[in-house]
Amino acid sequence: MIEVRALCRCYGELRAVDDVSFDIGRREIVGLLGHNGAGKTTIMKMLTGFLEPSSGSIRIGGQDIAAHRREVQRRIGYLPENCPLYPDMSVVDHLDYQAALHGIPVARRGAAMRRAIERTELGAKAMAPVATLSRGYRQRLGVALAILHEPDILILDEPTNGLDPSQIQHMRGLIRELAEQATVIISTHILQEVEAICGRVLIMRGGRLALDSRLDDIGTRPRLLVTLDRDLAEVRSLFDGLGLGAQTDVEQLPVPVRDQDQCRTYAISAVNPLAAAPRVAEAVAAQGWALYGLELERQDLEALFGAVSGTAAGDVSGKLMSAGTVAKTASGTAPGVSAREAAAHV
Ligand SMILES: Nc1ncnc2c1ncn2[C@@H]1O[C@H](COP(=O)(O)OP(=O)(O)OP(=O)(O)O)[C@@H](O)[C@H]1O
Repeated sequence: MIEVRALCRCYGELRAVDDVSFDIGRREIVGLLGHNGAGKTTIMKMLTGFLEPSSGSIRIGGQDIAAHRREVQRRIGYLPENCPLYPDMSVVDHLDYQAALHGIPVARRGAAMRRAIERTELGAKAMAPVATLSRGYRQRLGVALAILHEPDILILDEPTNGLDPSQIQHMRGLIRELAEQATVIISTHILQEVEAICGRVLIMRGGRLALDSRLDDIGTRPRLLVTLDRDLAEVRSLFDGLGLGAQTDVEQLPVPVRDQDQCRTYAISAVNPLAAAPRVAEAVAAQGWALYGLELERQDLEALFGAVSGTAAGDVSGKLMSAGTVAKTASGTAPGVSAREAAAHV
């Protein structure tokens, strides 16, 4: 449905988007994550045809956006960041104006506007001037404008920004509902939002796509983290004799344990890491070693984001996630590379 290849956008010397490639299928809900300035909005503007790439290509439904901008734009609904609105217009006038811009025939406009108002629960404010709307209602109007022409691709830049908790719930429900008929790309800083709505996450870092992973793949294969003041060879020889399963592997994490320089954390991949925990504890005690830590690896989007986006440089567990796929680049793909390895490279 959406094919992005080697996409770049420069502002002077700055490569705001640098060699980004990904595919998005029909009806996917994809979260675009990254720190401020990571390049999310720039990607969204290029996907919607509002900004020209410096190089690379975007195909939507098989059509190259550079050659078929108008046709492609008709298929896209876009909620821009800080959704710009005309303050003097009423909600219905704004919708009517947008319907005209989309070329919706006059005979169909009333029904299209009613449907958009209904879906965004804007009825109570339909006649109100935009200038009098609260932040939440302005955001709803932004979404109503984006869905008015029933696009099959929705691109929403921070759709819940500034909403209160009940408005956030409503917006998330609406996005899920919209995704039944449309492919949805959401840019957000809220990790829970991605976990609540999206099936897949793209994490940007410094203009590059650092990770492309299905949410289902995050949280698989947790490892047991053991913190000891022993070296890798000693730890390996102890655990090799424990019979934790043929797939057992011991890896030393690269980050020293804070304030305990003599300690190292080892990640043990076992078939059943939870069941292995008491046996590991017993074996360590039987050796007379001190056990400084024993826990399952943290396995959530927050940890993955920290590792990939570089927010948690000292976070041991965050550096060692075990799911996901390194993003494609123009120079090729890295199939099957784990997020753990991705984290080591970004
Ligand atoms: N018109 C512009 N001229 C110059 N630099 C720009 C322009 N627009 C964006 N940038 C720069 O490009 C980089 C990417 O910006 P972008 O807005 O895409 O990031 P973002 O991930 O959406 O950030 P945020 O989360 O803060 O919205 C930033 O360094 C930004 O300062």
